[in-house]
Amino acid sequence: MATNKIIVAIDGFSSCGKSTIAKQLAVRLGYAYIDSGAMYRAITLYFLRNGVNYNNHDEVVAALNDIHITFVFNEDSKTSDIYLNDEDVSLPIRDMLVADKVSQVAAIKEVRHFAVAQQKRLGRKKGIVMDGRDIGSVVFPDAELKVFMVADPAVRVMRRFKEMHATNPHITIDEVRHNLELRDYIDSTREESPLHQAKDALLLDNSSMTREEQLDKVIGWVKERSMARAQA
Ligand SMILES: Nc1ncnc2c1ncn2[C@@H]1O[C@H](COP(=O)(O)OP(=O)(O)O)[C@@H](O)[C@H]1O
Ligand SMILES: Nc1ccn([C@@H]2O[C@H](COP(=O)(O)OP(=O)(O)O)[C@@H](O)[C@H]2O)c(=O)n1
Repeated sequence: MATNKIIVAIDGFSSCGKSTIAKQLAVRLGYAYIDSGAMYRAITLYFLRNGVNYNNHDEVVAALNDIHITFVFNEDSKTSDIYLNDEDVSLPIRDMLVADKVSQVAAIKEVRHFAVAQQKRLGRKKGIVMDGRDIGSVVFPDAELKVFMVADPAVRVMRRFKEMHATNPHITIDEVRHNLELRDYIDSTREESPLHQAKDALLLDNSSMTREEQLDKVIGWVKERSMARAQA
């Protein structure tokens, strides 16, 4: 049966609001939402807990063989929890210990191949919103809608600080700023699928937009692309 469902790929720098929009969109459209960054965070958590030396190729490959990641829809939060080998790790993956190492782990070729293969499988039936760094460029190069998000760095730092401070009152603005700067740098300069705006991605700067305004903007784009698909 023909479907008007599309794939929405949202990429951009850390803490712009990618996941926020992606979750809102998925609820509004009745689509699945996949947070690809959560997968890299879960892999990093496994490496940290098990003392995996991620500079050692054989250790990385062996560890990936022992990692099983699943997303389970949570009726209360209306979004998916992420499970690492049957443990819900949605909270521990947000820890600064993970944030400090995730970009180094995500730069490893074998790690990316492992995660991208699963991400591609999840998008087979369309009707999916996925956010990350390489979704429009590598995971779904044929996505009907690609959004590339940016926001003023100082705005991003304060957004992430506010979020992390709610669960960790000891966190400092400097710590958050340093982590964002470092990850943005590693993510956009790595050899394997670096973060960049795909040539057919629409740019969204939400520095001074509310959550409602940014959602309205993207919903407008989704309508255009879904209509174009229905007419094709
Ligand atoms: N338009 C906005 N205005 C203010 N805060 C926002 C806005 N969009 C998202 N946020 C907040 O900014 C933080 C980072 O958003 P998030 O969606 O996690 O970003 P990303 O997925 O790009 O890292 C979250 O705490 C989120 O609630
Ligand atoms: N598609 C993706 C998604 C995330 N990542 C990596 O995973 C890290 C964490 O992603 P995230 O989306 O949870 O990060 P935030 O933007 O939410 O802070 C990023 O800094 C990247 O290093 C990636 O390489 N490719």
